[in-house]
Amino acid sequence: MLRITFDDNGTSHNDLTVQVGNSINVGDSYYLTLSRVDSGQSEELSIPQKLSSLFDRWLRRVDEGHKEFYLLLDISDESTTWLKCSQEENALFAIPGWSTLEGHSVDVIREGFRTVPPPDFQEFESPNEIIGSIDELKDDLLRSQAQLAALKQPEHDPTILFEHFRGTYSTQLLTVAVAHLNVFDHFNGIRPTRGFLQSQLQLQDRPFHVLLTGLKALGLLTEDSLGQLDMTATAREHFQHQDSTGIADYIGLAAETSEVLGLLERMKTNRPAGLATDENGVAFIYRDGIHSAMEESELARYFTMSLAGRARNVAPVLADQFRLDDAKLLLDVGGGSGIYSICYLARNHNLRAIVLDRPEVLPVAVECARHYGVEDRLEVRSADMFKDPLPTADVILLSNVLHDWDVPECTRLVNRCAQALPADGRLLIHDVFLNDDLSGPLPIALYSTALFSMTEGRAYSVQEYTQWMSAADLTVTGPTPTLIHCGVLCGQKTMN
Ligand SMILES: C[S@@+](CC[C@H](N)C(=O)[O-])C[C@H]1O[C@@H](n2cnc3c(N)ncnc32)[C@H](O)[C@@H]1O
Repeated sequence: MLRITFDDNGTSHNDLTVQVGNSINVGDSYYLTLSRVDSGQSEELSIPQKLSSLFDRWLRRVDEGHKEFYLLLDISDESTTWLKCSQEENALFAIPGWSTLEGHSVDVIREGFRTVPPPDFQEFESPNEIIGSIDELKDDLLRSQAQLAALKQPEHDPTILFEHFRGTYSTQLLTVAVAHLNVFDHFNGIRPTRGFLQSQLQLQDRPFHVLLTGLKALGLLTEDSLGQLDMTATAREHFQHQDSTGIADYIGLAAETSEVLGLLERMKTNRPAGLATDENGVAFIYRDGIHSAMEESELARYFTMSLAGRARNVAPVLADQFRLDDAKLLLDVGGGSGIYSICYLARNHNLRAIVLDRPEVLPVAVECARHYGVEDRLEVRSADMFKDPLPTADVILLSNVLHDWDVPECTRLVNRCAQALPADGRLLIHDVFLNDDLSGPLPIALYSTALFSMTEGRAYSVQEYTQWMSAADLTVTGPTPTLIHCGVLCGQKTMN
């Protein structure tokens, strides 16, 4: 086994680990920054990009059928270190050694693979380690490359794509409010309180919350500090006292679409999609008493993979913006594909992680861990996060988990996590946040409608999360923004 990993510890020292079979060497990426550069472009490359280009070249050349070849591992001014790889029978062996070839004269990427020994090559006094075969070497290099890729943030911010996708909920929400619930009829000559409007609409707390937040974010309702609601001038002009000049009829064109009728049904029942007898169960959530799609292996894989693309973009930003350099064990509750843990593991080589999720979800996390070459530090744990004991860890991550649940489950889970933390341990809530006055922002209000439709949750504000965390004796800091409207709140367990 050959594994080369880069630990972005903020210096160029002790940040490259080369593991060959059982022998592990820690070195400096300094050699890559020193590298003589022939192509103008490589000057612009970061260390992970340079390493990745080096692996690309190795991957192309190891297939050329050489009985013996040398991979450049390290350079200093007056010498270079190489890994000699030789095929004997069907096995590939590797042993490091050094050469008098001067480091400053080598272009690491172009000349880091040799088929003839570098000048005066001398093997180190270490055992010949078995790598396995060329195919295993390639697999190892691909995994080392994937681990580097886990550190990479997207070059182009994908937030707008998520906003377009979630934009459909503005049509649904507006049409339900105007064409079905006739929300604005309840403002005839009065400014109702939120309690009064809720009772008039006969909605439970969660759907009413989502509707009200959505209408405020759409610029149609306002709420004063005493909780009295009013229509905005736009809403008053176009939706009150309907006559032929109103636009309610226009909006009514969408009233009978399946999406609008679906949202209306969910608003009235306060139950998510997926629960009808001919449906597959609810996506993303499992608790006693509900039919969950996450208990079926194909559906669990499908839904878990559907979130992996978002995680792939956001997780490197989270790992960068909220570093866990001193942490030893990360517990990723409802971790799904495990990509958040994997990005932390790729960045911090002293860290181990446990991904806790439902049994049918965990094979995806196992595959991802192997793909990114971190399977030796990532454990999976099958559990019900509401009932089973949570392992103790110095950091617990709830990424995009609480927004799937209603308030009682959220407080229960926050309390359970807080109890599982040691003194000084940290609970990270990585999620989207509504404004504290629950008036938007619009993209989050629409996402909240989506969450409401698909799960038992909605979006929450920083104030709501802070209240739950403080009640669980956690001292809250943040949020630190990440990507796609997400941010991370940190709750540190205070010592008693
Ligand atoms: C929205 S996904 C978030 C996945 C991942 N953390 C992310 O940010 O991409 C919620 C995860 O919680 C898991 N989950 C739901 N209910 C659970 C339960 N009772 N116990 C353990 N995991 C659960 C789901 O299987 C799913 O993987």
